[in-house]
Amino acid sequence: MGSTATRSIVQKLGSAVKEVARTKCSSWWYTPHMAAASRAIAERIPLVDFVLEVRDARIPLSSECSQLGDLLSSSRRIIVLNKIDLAKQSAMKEWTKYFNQEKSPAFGVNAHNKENIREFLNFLQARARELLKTGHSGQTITLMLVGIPNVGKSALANALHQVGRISALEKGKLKHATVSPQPGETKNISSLKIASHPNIYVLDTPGILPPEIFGDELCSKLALIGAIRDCIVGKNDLAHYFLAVLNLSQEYKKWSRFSAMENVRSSIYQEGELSESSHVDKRQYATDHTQDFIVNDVRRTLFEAVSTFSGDLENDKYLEQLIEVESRMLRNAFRITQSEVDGHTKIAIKLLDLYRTGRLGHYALDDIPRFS
Ligand SMILES: Nc1nc2c(ncn2[C@@H]2O[C@H](COP(=O)(O)OP(=O)(O)OP(=O)(O)O)[C@@H](O)[C@H]2O)c(=O)[nH]1
Repeated sequence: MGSTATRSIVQKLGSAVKEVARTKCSSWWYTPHMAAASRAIAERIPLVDFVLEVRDARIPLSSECSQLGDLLSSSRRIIVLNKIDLAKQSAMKEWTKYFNQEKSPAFGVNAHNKENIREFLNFLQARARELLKTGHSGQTITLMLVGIPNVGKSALANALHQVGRISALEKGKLKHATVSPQPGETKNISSLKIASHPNIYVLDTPGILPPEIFGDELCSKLALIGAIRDCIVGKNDLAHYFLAVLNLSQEYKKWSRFSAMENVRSSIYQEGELSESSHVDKRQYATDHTQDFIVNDVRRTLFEAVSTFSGDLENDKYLEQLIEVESRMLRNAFRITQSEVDGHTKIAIKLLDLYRTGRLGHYALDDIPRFS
């Protein structure tokens, strides 16, 4: 991601962002509460043993908790790339390698996967034991989860607490952190025990962002992963941004099996024989139990729109044309009639929901910096 064509879509989004900002509020997300939370977190960082900086695995660089700056650049920081189930799997190894080379240990995790959380807990316990061996003064290790909103800090705190090796009594006594798809739901710093021998506690903290976010593309990515509210960018512009990402990727090619057009083509050219690629498709979707006809219609529509489009997608004009075509075609796929009020916004909401739940593929939204 990052071609000139996408950047041009983003520049348009940029004017929308500035318009909203001018007419409503300069930085919607930076409430007095967030300012206070940022100060409280900064004050506690020197007091904890490890800082777990949670980032979204779909945007490992853009979801950096930038305003904690130097406070995080120490050996006590571990980068947690959460939501790996929604990220492009093939890129995850490269990202961990990249952060390790940058001397920032990184761990990819899915907060909803118990096995993953167990591995993560083992990793944390090993780090805690190492620290105790090297002359830590007490017998209790404290970890603090920090990060921008909606990256899954509370979900991780709860999951670590649930799989943690602590007594049933301790589990019963402790409260759970609030998990929500809306950013900014965690209001206070709370503590959960996640292990005994040694005792390890994890502090869940409210998501924080800097008062100003520079760069329209960054705003779009943060909105796409739900760290800032959609209305800051605008739902329609955000959906267009997502379509630009999709059109410039190869993900849509996986949906050829939903297309009757493609089925006819294969039966003509392959005279009824299953090709190598059909075998691959079948294997790939064997675990996809989506029974949702609408989702499959959306995939088919997008596959047909992109694969029949003849313009050069590196050219802004053609990319925009394709997005226009897709937006019109998606109305049918989402069963939204012409007479429905605010049809475009309804399409945008549904499309963004499918992307965010991983049903429209996995995309690398950040590029891995190349080593020289
Ligand atoms: N698919 C997926 N969803 C996740 C994962 N972790 C968290 N979520 C979802 O992401 C949303 C945000 O999770 P939270 O734990 O509330 O995020 P947070 O960072 O505490 O959010 P703030 O309170 O805004 O700081 C919720 O809908 C979670 O269910 C994950 O690993 N995979």
